Amino acid sequence: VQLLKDARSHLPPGPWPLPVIGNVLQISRKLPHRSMACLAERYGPLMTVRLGTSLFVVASSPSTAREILQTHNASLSGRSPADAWSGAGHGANSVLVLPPRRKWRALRRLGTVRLFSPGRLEELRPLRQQVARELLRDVSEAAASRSGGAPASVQRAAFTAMVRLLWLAMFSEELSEATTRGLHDSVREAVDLVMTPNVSDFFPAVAALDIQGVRRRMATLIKRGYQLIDHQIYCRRHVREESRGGHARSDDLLDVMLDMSEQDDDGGVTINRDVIRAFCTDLFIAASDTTSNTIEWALAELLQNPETMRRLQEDIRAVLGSKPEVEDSDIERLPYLQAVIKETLRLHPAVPMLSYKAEATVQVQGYTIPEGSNVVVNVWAIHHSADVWPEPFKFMPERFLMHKEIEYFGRNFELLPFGSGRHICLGLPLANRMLPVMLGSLVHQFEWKLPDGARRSGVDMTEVWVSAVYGNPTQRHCEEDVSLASKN
Ligand code: HEM
Repeated sequence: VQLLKDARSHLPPGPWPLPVIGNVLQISRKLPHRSMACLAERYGPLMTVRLGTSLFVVASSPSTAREILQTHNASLSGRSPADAWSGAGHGANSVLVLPPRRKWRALRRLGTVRLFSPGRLEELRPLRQQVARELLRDVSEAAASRSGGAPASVQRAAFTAMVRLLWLAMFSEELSEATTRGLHDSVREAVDLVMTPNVSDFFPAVAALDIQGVRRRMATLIKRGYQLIDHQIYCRRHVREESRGGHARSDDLLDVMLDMSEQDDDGGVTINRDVIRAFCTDLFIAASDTTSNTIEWALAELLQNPETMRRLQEDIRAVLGSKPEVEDSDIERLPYLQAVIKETLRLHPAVPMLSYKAEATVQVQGYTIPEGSNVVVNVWAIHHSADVWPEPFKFMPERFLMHKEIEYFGRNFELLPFGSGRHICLGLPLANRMLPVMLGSLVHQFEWKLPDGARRSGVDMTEVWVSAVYGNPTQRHCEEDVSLASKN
């Protein structure tokens, strides 16, 4: 491979085929983003990796990411979803994996206008503050149960807050504790299934056999989610029929989608029950684990960097005074909190690799990306590159005070926790508010410390790819994954 690259300088100008590294199946084991980053150090920021019979073009630098997510985005934003997504036929209606055509556009528009537009987010402000208060109340009750602090699973608490918020925004209903618990376990398992290295993805010819049973297990989980949403659809339809159009509308996402299903006028895309339940399921999957894991990583970093924690708490106290929780209007006045969040997303991107499909053959930096190949942007590699970030493995929020201009809205290709281009995170406007509100409030309200065991032996900060359910013993379970909270 190296010879092929060196030889390029003696040959007429490209395009040349990309260097190909063959049969690297072990890449798909434990931490593929780290394995791919190591390979990129050797083979360059644009390389081809063959896994089974599938070809993956991997970009690992800001400039190659820009080529894929901006310059050639129109041709390189197809989707090639993991086989797991086809469980229960979910992929056919899923905004997370649909190719960027009519149905995908209609669903994105629906989310953008009805949930995440500035106006709608403003309307949802009281709900957001309500769930932030409930988050603090839950941790507070746990903290009060034992003197000297009680264990709190930050991930679970933040997860609960996010699903409560979405449930309220979609169905105008409070979520029961049992349903929250069920959703937590189902979403985590679904994410694991999508991440599980699956023979069906590397050898599509045998996908129908579902050798590892991944699709079958995913189908069970998806159907469980659909049942919950079907119940909401059924009850709301009943109310609407009873009142013959005169019912007091909630004007939540469900009302809007049911209106659309009756009018059938969204660019010829039919919004039916299948679409409604797939869209709601996707939002739960995409929103809850990403946000709660980010909060957990942030706290884990802060607990190991007491000076940063102290500065953050002082900053927040100076702005909030005795006010219990961070509100939207405070965020602008809390640059250090914003820097802590950016640094957390840089070190621990919730989605370490972005994945697309080439819908046409394109030339990138003298290389050819063939139509049909899988295209990956290794966000983790970019975020940990010494060419881009000084001391890339160190938690240093101050770097974002020095470089305030670096944002995560998809324009700075060195920081891509929410992606960029057509598929940029749909929920980014919401996450951008909820992360500072939740993290800032937790840090302001409580004194945090590590449990004794963790303090003595240190915290293993290595991320895991899939959970222990699938045989990886390094998974940190929620129950172990606790920090001690006591009221400030
Ligand atoms: C810390 C929080 C979050 C992070 C780090 C995050 C990150 C991402 C990333 C990296 C993508 C993929 C972009 C791509 O493929 O190019 C994505 C897509 C998506 N996210 Fe988020 N996300 C977060 C929160 C949310 C929330 C709160 C919601 C909704 C309530 C959401 C909904 C979505 C949806 C629907 C997509 C699919 C977009 C598409 O394919 O067109 N995300 N997110």
